[in-house]
Amino acid sequence: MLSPIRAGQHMLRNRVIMGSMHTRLETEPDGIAKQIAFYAERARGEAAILVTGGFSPNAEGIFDPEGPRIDDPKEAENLRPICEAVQAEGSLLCAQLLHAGRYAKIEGCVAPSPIRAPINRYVPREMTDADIRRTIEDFAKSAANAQAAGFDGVEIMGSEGYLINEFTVPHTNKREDEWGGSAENRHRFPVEIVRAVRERCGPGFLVIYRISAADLVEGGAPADEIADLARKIEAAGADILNTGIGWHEARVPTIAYPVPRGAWRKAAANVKAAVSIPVVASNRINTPELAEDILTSGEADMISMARPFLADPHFVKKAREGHADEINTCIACNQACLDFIFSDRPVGCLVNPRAGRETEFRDTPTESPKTVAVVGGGAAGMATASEAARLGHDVTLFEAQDKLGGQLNLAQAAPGKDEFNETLRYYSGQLQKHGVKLRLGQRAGLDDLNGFDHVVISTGVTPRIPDLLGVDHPSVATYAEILSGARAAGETVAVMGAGGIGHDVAEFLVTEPAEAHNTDAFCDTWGVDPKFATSGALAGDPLAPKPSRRKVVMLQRKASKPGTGLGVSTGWILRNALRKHGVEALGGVVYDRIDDAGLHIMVDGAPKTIAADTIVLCTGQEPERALAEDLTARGATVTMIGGAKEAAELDALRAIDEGVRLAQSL
Ligand SMILES: Cc1cc2nc3c(=O)[nH]c(=O)nc-3n(C[C@H](O)[C@H](O)[C@H](O)COP(=O)(O)OP(=O)(O)OC[C@H]3O[C@@H](n4cnc5c(N)ncnc54)[C@H](O)[C@@H]3O)c2cc1C
Ligand SMILES: Cc1cc2nc3c(=O)[nH]c(=O)nc-3n(C[C@H](O)[C@H](O)[C@H](O)COP(=O)(O)O)c2cc1C
Ligand code: SF4
Repeated sequence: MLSPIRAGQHMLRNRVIMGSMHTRLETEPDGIAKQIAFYAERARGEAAILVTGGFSPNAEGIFDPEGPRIDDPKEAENLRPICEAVQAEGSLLCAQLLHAGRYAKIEGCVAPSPIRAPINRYVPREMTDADIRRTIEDFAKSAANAQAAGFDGVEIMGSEGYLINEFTVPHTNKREDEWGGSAENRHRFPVEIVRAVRERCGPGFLVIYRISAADLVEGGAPADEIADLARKIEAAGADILNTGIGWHEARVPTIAYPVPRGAWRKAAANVKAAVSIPVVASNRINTPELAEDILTSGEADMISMARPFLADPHFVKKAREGHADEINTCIACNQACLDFIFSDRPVGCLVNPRAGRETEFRDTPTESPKTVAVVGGGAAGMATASEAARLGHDVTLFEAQDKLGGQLNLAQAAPGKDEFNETLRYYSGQLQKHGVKLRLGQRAGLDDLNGFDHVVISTGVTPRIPDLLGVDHPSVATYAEILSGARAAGETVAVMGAGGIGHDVAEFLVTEPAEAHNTDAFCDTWGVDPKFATSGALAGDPLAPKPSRRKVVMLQRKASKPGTGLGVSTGWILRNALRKHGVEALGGVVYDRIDDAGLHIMVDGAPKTIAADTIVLCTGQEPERALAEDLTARGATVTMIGGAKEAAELDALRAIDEGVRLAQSL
């Protein structure tokens, strides 16, 4: 990973690319300053090449009405300070050219054929021959604009179901002219783009092409066509072939935590076998060990990591300096990166609140060191204590349990969410590194907190027990009891509550533990060909039913469809996974009582009994504030964060963000 590699006329300092991510920072006040801070921090972290988020090469190709473009030389010139900041830190910066095609959320979007994307309400207009030739020219002009503004190269986005990818496969290309039909014709558009960019920008300008290594849609390309396209792209003048996985409309998860690490490495290997220019493996590669393993196995020449550079901009530098254990690992939750982008907010990161907000945080040590007590070693407390100690405060962290993590220890039991163990590893290391005095197994009382300049209450939450007749029946367990293994569930389970925790518990109950880590099991579950050879790399229906370990019914009082409040980029995966495993989800439920016969409810005015042998309470959480109230009664000033401050809408994203920001303000 750390060895140099030649790409075109460039000798790269290592084999790591920061993958393209649309940050939305360009829509923020002081957008350029924020982008400079964002990219320069990642260049200091020593990735060889940083790729920007996608810029459209023309007006029809913008992803949404606010989407960035680079077809105007003046707009491109505004980006010069970003190039200079990155280059000053020793990395190369490439602008991604992305034409959104039929995914563009705009009236007047275009595509090879007028077929609406299932994820877009706009029907695309079929491109004329003149449109196609002009668009090729638009790519070349935009690349030239990027070159003139100081970029080291471009990445031409040919995957994920955007315009170029729409041309390459019969799924979306029904044309009968020279741009459709045979593979030769379907490949003409990308090949002409690469040729035009190379001709316009000359040999020294890096040209990366992002090829779709597995479309994951019916009518997608088989491996031999992908290899054929790869060879043509190489011949047309590309220096590097990056890989992209799965169209946005695919019903197979491609990057979220249910996808095993390194799941797509063999798709990259198929491309590598076809060409001699460097090939990049991408998606769900989040540790140096895995990156090394892919490189040494010969499956790829380089590694792209996108979200791992949000989680830790200094990923490569830490690995180079022998501190890989200090890397803050991306846990593939998508909560603050993709989900923020989808809700029109600038990109962020759950495990690293600074990501995309670099200008809001400081690294300078405090000028007035304080003694700080942090009570509770969950996500909020760990984040506060480590950041406060890093800034020079004298910090003591009390945790009642004999281990750190609080609710994260429960979250990590959910399938795929054991990635949270990386967060626990990271924070445990930071607490030690910055000299936090750790009081594990010590429930802090009033007397323990005398003499501190500042007391932070991060005592978190406990499961809420609903006021329901029979709630003390032996069949009833809390989510904490089930996930911690303190109680085992029976064969038939009713899950009360269909929020995030209810869904996690239901999946925990129906899924074989191996599924989250085994690529073959993952491929089997989601209908993917493990050799990535078939058309679209599909071997079956991604939504086909799967055997379940148990019969599970999930219930909620709200009349809405269960699961609608889950994250945009992960909720559909969880809902489909449960459906595949036969989990029944009921909304609009009125709970009546629990007894030996099971859980008695009313649905649509009719009584119903669920004969469950286990009833799991996922009915919310209560803030743990007893200590805070005692301290306040004594006249002490306390600051509450995380679940202790507010149990509603609690997640680790808020807990960590509040913790780090509080520490910065001490
Ligand atoms: C199954 C499950 C899945 C989840 N999935 C996600 C997810 O995907 N994404 C996400 O963002 N969030 C998720 N969460 C929520 C997330 O884990 C919590 O929101 C977050 O960890 C709360 O952190 P906290 O520090 O505020 O509280 P807690 O985690 O509750 O920590 C509080 C700590 O304080 C300690 N404590 C209490 N009183 C004292 C005292 N007097 N002295 C010393 N110690 C004390 C407790 O022992 C505990 O360790 C999930 C939660 C669960 C249960
Ligand atoms: C917030 C966000 C924005 C993204 N924007 C782009 C983009 O503009 N162009 C692109 O090719 N890929 C984009 N991607 C996909 C990434 O390049 C990458 O393929 C994906 O995150 C999986 O790789 P990772 O596991 O290393 O993060 C984006 C990903 C995220 C999380
Ligand atoms: S928000 Fe989650 S998925 Fe996104 S970069 Fe951070 S840890 Fe990774």
